Amino acid sequence: MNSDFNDKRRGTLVRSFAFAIEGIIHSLKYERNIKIHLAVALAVIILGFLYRVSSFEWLVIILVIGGMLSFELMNTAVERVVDLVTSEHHPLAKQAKDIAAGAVFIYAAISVVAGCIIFLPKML
Ligand SMILES: Nc1ncnc2c1ncn2[C@@H]1O[C@H](COP(=O)(O)OP(=O)(O)OP(=O)(O)O)[C@@H](O)[C@H]1O
Repeated sequence: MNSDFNDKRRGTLVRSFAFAIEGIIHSLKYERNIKIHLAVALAVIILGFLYRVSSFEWLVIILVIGGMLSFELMNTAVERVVDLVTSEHHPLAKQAKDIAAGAVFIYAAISVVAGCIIFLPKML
């Protein structure tokens, strides 16, 4: 009985992961911005190896890349929900999309600053 319950829970957990991966794959297929973020992330990782960044710097790079991709996915989710709710031009729809885009923009700006702090001294 207990193992039945555990199997069920494990099933739903695996399904949740599968749905999450489905969402990531969908965004990768249809969202230009996430492809750009991924390309930049790849370039930063290559630079990290080239400049032999420290463990702490890798930690910052990983957090920044993960955060950036997560923000972009949340932004896409907000866009989808807004488009689902209305196809009409509505000030609240604009606010929701623009605020979500603002969140991405802030994190992107912080990522650039973090990248400069890590890489500029090594490059100059
Ligand atoms: N239903 C709507 N009502 C009012 N404004 C909207 C609506 N849909 C989009 N907008 C606004 O129109 C502009 C362009 O939105 P759009 O949905 O094309 O996304 P975007 O900003 O080009 O982002 P992305 O390139 O990531 O898709 C944004 O300012 C957005 O807030």
